[in-house]
Amino acid sequence: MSIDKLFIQDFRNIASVSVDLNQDLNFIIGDNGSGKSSLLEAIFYLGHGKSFRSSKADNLLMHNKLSFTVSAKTQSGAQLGVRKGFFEHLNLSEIRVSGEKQTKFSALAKNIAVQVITPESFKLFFGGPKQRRRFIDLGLFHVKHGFSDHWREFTRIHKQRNACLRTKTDLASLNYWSDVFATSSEQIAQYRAAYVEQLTKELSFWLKIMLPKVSDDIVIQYLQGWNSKRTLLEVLSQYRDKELAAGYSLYGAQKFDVRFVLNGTSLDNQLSRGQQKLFLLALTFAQAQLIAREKRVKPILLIDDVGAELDIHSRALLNNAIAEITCQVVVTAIDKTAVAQLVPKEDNYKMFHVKHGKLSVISE
Ligand SMILES: Nc1ncnc2c1ncn2[C@@H]1O[C@H](COP(=O)(O)OP(=O)(O)OP(=O)(O)O)[C@@H](O)[C@H]1O
Repeated sequence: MSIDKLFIQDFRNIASVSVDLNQDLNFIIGDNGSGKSSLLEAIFYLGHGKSFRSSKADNLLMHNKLSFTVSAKTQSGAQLGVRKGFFEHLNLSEIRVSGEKQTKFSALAKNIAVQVITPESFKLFFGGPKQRRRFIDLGLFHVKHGFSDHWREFTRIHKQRNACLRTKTDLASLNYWSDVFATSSEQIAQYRAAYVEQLTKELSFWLKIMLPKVSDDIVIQYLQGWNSKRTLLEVLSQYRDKELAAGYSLYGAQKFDVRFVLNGTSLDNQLSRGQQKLFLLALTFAQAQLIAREKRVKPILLIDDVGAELDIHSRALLNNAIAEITCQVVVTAIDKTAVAQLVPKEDNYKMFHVKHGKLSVISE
C-alpha cells in the first residue's frame, strides 16, 4: 500500500521528518550527503526490516542516539511503525500495525511492498546470485499466496538436512531428510517457475517502453537449483558423497538462479551500463506491476540518484514508464535538471528539497 504520511526520527542524519507524500510521484532533491538516500532507506526499512546499503542496523541509528523510529500511514489508513532501540548492546525492535504489537517484520511487509533501485543495484544484480534470488523471492512473497509458508517449511527442512550432512553420524536420518527436502524443493521450484513465466510476460511490456530496440530478444532463463532433466532425489543420491564431504546441501531449491539472456548470451556483457540500468528498471517495474495487480495494493518504488548512468534520452524513456505504472514512485536526484524529463505536465506530483536531513516542499 502506498504511503500517505511518513514520520522518521533519529535515522542516520534525519533527526525528525514528518511529511505528506504524493500518492503517485515524489521527487527528493539535495546535494551529496544531504540525506536523500537515508530517506529512501527509512521507507525501505519499513518494508523489509533492513537497509539496502548496510547489513548492520546500528549504522542506521543517528550518532549519539539510543533508538530510531520510522512510521507511516498508508493510503488504506493502516498505521505501520517500527522503533529500533539499542540499549547496552541489546537490540530491541518494536513493530506495530495499526496499534497492535507484532513480533515479525513480515507483519509490516504484508501491508507494503517496497522495491529500490540504486546506482549500485545493477552491479550487484549482475554479480553473484544473491540479489537475483532475493528479487525473485520478494515477488513470490507478494504475488503467490502460500509461497511464504512453503518457503518457511523448506528452510526448516534444509537446516535439518544440513545438520545431518555436517555431523555425518546418522545416515538413516539423512535419507529421511533427503526425501522431504526433495519434495519441498520440487514444490518451491514449481512456484518459482510459474512466477518467472508470469514475470517474463510482464517484462516484455516494460521493455517495449524502456529498451524498445532489444525488447523482443531478451529471455529470462530459470535455473531451478539442480539438473532439470532429473529428479532432485536422483541427483542427491548420485552426489551423496560429495555433499557429505562438503557438509551441506549442494543442490536444491536454495541454489536457484535466473539468467537474463540477449540473443543467446548473457545480457550484461552486451548492454551498456545505462542500458543495463534501464533493463533493471524495466524488470523492477514489471515485478511492481505484478504485485499491484495480484495484491490490489500500490507498491512503492524507490529510485535513488536517477541521474546516475541515465542520459536525457533514457530519462525520457523512464518518464514514459513512470506515467504507465500503478505505483507510488519516489525519485532522488542531486539537482532539478536531473529530473526535468520526469516531471509530469499535470500537477500530480510533489517535489521536496533535502538539506542536513531536513525536508522542505518545493512544489505540489
Ligand atoms: N548514523 C549516522 N548518524 C548521523 N549521520 C549519518 C549517519 N550515517 C550517515 N550519516 C550522514 O548522513 C548524511 C546523508 O547520507 P546519505 O547517504 O543519505 O546522503 P545522500 O543525500 O544520499 O548523498 P549522495 O548524493 O552523496 O548519495 C551523510 O553526510 C552521512 O555522513
